[in-house]
Amino acid sequence: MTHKKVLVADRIAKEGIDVLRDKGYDVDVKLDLTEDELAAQIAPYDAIVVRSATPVTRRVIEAAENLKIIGRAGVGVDTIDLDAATERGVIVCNAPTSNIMSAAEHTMALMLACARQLPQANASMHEGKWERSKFLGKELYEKTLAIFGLGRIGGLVAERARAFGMKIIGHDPYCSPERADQLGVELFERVEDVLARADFITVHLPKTPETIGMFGPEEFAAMKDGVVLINAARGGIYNVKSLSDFVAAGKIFAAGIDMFEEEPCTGSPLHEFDNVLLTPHLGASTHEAQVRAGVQIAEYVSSGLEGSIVPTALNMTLVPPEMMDAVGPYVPACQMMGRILAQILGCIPKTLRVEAAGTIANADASILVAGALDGILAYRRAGSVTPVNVESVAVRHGIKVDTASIADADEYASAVKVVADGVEVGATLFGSMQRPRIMSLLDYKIDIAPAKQSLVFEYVDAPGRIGAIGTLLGNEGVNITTMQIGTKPSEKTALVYMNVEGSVNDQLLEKLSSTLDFKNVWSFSL
Ligand SMILES: NC(=O)c1ccc[n+]([C@@H]2O[C@H](COP(=O)([O-])OP(=O)(O)OC[C@H]3O[C@@H](n4cnc5c(N)ncnc54)[C@H](O)[C@@H]3O)[C@@H](O)[C@H]2O)c1
Ligand SMILES: O=C(O)CC[C@@H](O)C(=O)O
Repeated sequence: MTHKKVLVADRIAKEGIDVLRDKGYDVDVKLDLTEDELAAQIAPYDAIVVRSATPVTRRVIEAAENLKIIGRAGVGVDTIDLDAATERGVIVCNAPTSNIMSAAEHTMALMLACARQLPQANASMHEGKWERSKFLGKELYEKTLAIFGLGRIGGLVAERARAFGMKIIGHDPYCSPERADQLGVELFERVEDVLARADFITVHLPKTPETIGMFGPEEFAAMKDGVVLINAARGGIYNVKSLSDFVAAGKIFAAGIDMFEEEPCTGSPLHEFDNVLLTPHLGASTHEAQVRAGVQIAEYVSSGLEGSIVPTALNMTLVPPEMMDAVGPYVPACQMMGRILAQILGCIPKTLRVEAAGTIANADASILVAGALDGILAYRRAGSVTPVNVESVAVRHGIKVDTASIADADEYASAVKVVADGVEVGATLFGSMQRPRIMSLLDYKIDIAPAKQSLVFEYVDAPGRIGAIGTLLGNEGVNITTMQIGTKPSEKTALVYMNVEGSVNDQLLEKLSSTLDFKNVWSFSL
């Protein structure tokens, strides 16, 4: 049995790697790869796990032949090309709550260290000095703290700052007044209204075109003299050139910066100032956060690889777990039906209809459509389809997709029918292992478990046909292992579905067609 392969491309906690190995994956840890090296090595991997050091670029994603999921052991996914992943049907997920407490605590550490000039005082002591009067600090108590971005980390910072007796104001166009009330934050719509009031400013924003450079010369000019600025979110939210100009001009008491536009960052204008406290992207660097991030991302990556829900997937809609339990097992059946249809049609269909019946009638059909389309395209070697890219793949191939819910699944509890360019195949699931069973083909009612290799004959019904087929196959060394016959009495036609063992080649099919005058003969390998 081949094991799924996971590449861990950044340092994650050993506990996370143990989870992946315990689940039976082949895990390779390869650190500090360049983009060229990663693109050259990614092909065999089913999953990749990264932190912020290793970008997963379009080039890397396009070089990945088996990739199903990209796991980010942390929050920010700005180093992953989400569009490229979505086009390829690759799930991108993160561990969004794993390190938020550490990031919030690091923010508080930076605020306190800036306010009391701890790094400068520490450096002075290490030089053997005793400069008590030089390091006059500020209290946090009764100061106004402005928080830009009142999401997970911004919210935790608000709660902690309240304990220091700070008054908290904020700006976040997406934060509801109820959440702001709950956090004890006075919300302002206009950035300038916040800037004019704040003694301390901290940003907890994602990296977006709006937020990069959000604070430039005008914004720094609008701040109070002696302000303290913190950035433990993403590099470049404070424009670095303006920040250093305003620090040099003495407007800013201190700044605590954990994030940089280019990382690693070993030289920037900010390095010149003693009152700019720099940390090398340490917000998430605690033992607790790293264990949480590693273990959570290992669990999510494994869910994605096993076809289950990935609760933190960023580029696919979430399906509720109970729905996934009901429809998930139908995905292999839909892939199997897709492969059958591709072999009957011999081309990519123009129309595809998926009908979910019985207990799964109201399920999210996108998973089923993705399975059917994946089966059709896999046989034609045209790329893999998942719920992430099902819509774009259908559009790219010009396939008109339609779905239907049918309340009654006939004599089955549930069933799925797939119809491509008018050719129909239906399946249900059987037994405790929920194995697919074909229950109709070309509207003939049958009931057979599909096997690796099958022959299907459609003919005008007449006695002796099955015997003749059996004799011919026997003469060619082909053994029939199971067989089902379906009839359409009104059309006087029949269809026989045989699972076979032995060599079925074009010559044999030619011989079968010419000798026995069938309407249709197909050979499927599944
Ligand atoms: N320093 C670290 O090591 C570290 C660790 C974890 C997270 N982070 C970073 O911290 C940041 C915040 O993370 P989070 O988990 O709190 O994210 P989040 O998504 O929970 O919160 C972000 C908030 O920003 C708000 N927002 C978006 N655009 C805005 C805009 N233009 N103006 C004002 N508000 C805006 C959103 O509404 C949201 O409430 C992210 O950039 C994340 O990558 C850094
Ligand atoms: O240490 C890390 O992995 C980065 C943490 C942080 O930037 C994040 O976005 O989660």
